[in-house]
Amino acid sequence: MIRKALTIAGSDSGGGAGIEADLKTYSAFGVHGLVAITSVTAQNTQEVRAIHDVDPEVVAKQIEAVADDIGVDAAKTGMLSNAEIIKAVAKTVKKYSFPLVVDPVMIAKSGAPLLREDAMDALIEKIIPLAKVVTPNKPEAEKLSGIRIENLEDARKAAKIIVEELGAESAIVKGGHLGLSEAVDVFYFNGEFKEYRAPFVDGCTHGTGCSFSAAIAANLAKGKELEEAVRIAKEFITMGIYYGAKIGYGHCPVNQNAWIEIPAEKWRVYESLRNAIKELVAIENLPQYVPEVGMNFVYALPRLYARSKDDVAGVKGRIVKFGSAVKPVGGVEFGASDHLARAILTYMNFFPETRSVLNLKYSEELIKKASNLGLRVSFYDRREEPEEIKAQEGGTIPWGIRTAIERINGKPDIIYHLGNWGKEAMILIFGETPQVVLRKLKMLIE
Ligand SMILES: Cc1ncc(COP(=O)(O)OP(=O)(O)O)c(N)n1
Ligand SMILES: Cc1nc(C(=O)O)sc1CCOP(=O)(O)O
Repeated sequence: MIRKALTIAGSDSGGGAGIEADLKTYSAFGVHGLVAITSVTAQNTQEVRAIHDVDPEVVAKQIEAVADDIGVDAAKTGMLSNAEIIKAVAKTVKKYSFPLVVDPVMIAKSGAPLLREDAMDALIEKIIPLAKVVTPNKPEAEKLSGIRIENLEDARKAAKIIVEELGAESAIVKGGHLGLSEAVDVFYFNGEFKEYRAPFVDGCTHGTGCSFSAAIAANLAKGKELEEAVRIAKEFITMGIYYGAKIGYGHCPVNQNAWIEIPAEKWRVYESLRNAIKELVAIENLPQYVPEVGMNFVYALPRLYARSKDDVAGVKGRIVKFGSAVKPVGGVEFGASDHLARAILTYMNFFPETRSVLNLKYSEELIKKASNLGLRVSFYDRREEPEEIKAQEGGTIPWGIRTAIERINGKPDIIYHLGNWGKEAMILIFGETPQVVLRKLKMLIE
């Protein structure tokens, strides 16, 4: 049965925060999202240009309409904007028994106020006591608790005040603004403190508060215990910040899709490469083209998710000559390639759609044939590698690929190098997918 989660929040026309972030988060967790829009903002990654509040009665009607028919397993509040909307929301949600996550939205990351000054008392009196959990960041927790927060001890005090004095069931004070090397969130629940830690990632932060609270609501809707819902939400938001796409000129938005897209893409890449390798090893005359160091065949995740060699699938132990045949030594794994992973990651900086590459033993004859077939060929010469690149661990291949691409000022199908002392000469064949690489290989050697 599909679970339903409601968001009572404002709309962000930039799609980074508010209702839009909440719905994307609900989708990422496989929960059906319901909405009660409180306010329409004309907003982008840099500024809020206009705010138009919805009639409080219409906000209440939206909540009732979905709760009475579809049902709500959990809900969250975001931007509530003014005291009348706050009162209408409080009065309406009290009629139902769903758990409520309260993100006490006050100011947008761009600095614009999203809660009127005179609505703070209403938020504290009417909404906070209804919360299963309140999720303030540092400035919001300071406003709610009335204390300054400089460190984790202050965050603990603020969380305790929000629960014991303001009446929420629990509170999680987020540590993203505390300037620590880790993002530490302090959670106070059932008279006990707990900390949720994640490495502080430099990434896209617009909509973090919205997406984090929506992730908690989605997981509560799915029947998770509160502490588990918070743990999952922390993992989700860390991933969303790290894999955010740099859109707009201001604070770029969290990528909620990373949560589902990365596992799905990993599976597609794995399957596609495994099938291509079966086809590769069945090519009859392949053994003569396998280099002494062995061959590898790799496929990277889409550009947004391809950051390191762990995001590139390849053959563990490479593909080697075995009697008169060719065999993969191990299975397809992410992180299994070093040289080709560095080659494809560099190539993708220029041509993000080209995500696969394979290496072959060098022969002058193959290079001539490639050119005759109309494949674009370029090369690099390891003897020309600058000293400062040589000094960098793993710098040669990225330098070589860059040099080869810049040499022809275009997109090479093939890049070769003639080797150097202790380094075998090599041909690399590039393509959008392993199937495209295989097609080029077959043109060349069959
Ligand atoms: C409509 C709307 N709601 C909420 C916000 C706040 O989002 P943001 O500025 O990204 O701050 P955090 O939610 O990340 O703390 C908004 N900008 N617009
Ligand atoms: C050892 C080696 N050197 C290459 C080059 O292009 O110079 S390709 C290659 C084989 C593949 O290595 P991996 O499994 O680390 O990707």
